[in-house]
Amino acid sequence: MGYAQLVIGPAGSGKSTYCSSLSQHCETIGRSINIVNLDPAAENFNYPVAMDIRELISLEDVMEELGLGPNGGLIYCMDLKYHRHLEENLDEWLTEELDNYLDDDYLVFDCPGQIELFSHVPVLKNFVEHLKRKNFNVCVVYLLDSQFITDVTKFISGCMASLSAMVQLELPHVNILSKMDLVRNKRDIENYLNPEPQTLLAELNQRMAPQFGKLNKSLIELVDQYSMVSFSPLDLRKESSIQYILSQIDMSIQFGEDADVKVKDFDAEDDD
Ligand SMILES: Nc1nc2c(ncn2[C@@H]2O[C@H](COP(=O)(O)OP(=O)(O)OP(=O)(O)O)[C@@H](O)[C@H]2O)c(=O)[nH]1
Ligand SMILES: [Mg+2]
Repeated sequence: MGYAQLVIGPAGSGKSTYCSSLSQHCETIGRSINIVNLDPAAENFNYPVAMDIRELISLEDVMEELGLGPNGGLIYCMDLKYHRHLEENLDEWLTEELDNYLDDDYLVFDCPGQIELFSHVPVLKNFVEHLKRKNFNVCVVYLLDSQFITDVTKFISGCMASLSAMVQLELPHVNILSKMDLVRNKRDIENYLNPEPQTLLAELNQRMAPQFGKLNKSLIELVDQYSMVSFSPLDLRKESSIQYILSQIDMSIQFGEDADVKVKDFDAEDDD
């Protein structure tokens, strides 16, 4: 059994930074973790890259050869069905690469930020199916920038994007509010971490014209019914915050429940 986090969220929400902080944290505590770059547009990394989708396809090539813009180009790169003309496709690449990993290995996938990938294009869904076939326990780590929740309308839009990922990917789901170091008024944020539906509705109604009342009520009910829409704050300056988030994620993929946490072999010669 392998373990995997699929790190998704809107563009710029801090996915790659989270991956690099997680990598450092695990290095510090001597835990083995492998970060995979799934972003064909990525340029540089602050973490050691275990697997890199750019070995298969690069956004630059696609944009140049097909005359696509950056977003359309990216969706093209990720969409398996377009890869018939390539010698290898994403599935094959993944199969080959995953063969390098053994039972109990822990992978973290740093995904691109185009929300199409988890709202309606089935790319990530297929990708997850593939990981499951390879016997990986997978969960979604959905990052939302704390700056989103300075405003109830932005918060609802962030929740909707998270919900569409839940509906499409059908995986255990951990919602994270990133960039907590940028939050000035902590009290504002607390209202959004475990939102009280009635409070949200009142705020939303206040912000919007009266004719949206019914829609607002339905939206809030939807968010409330999926009680999964609650966010855990992540402050990358604090080791304890990273540790807490990691423990929540581990729980959702049952990591460490039946196996000892895999510790890096620092000095293999020393064992008796
Ligand atoms: N202050 C602060 N800035 C952050 C934090 N995390 C990320 N950033 C900044 O936010 C910007 C985007 O961060 P990335 O990690 O590249 O975000 P991403 O989600 O990987 O972006 P895409 O891959 O383009 O979708 C960068 O300028 C980061 O330095 C954080 O915890 N605090
Ligand atoms: Mg990134």
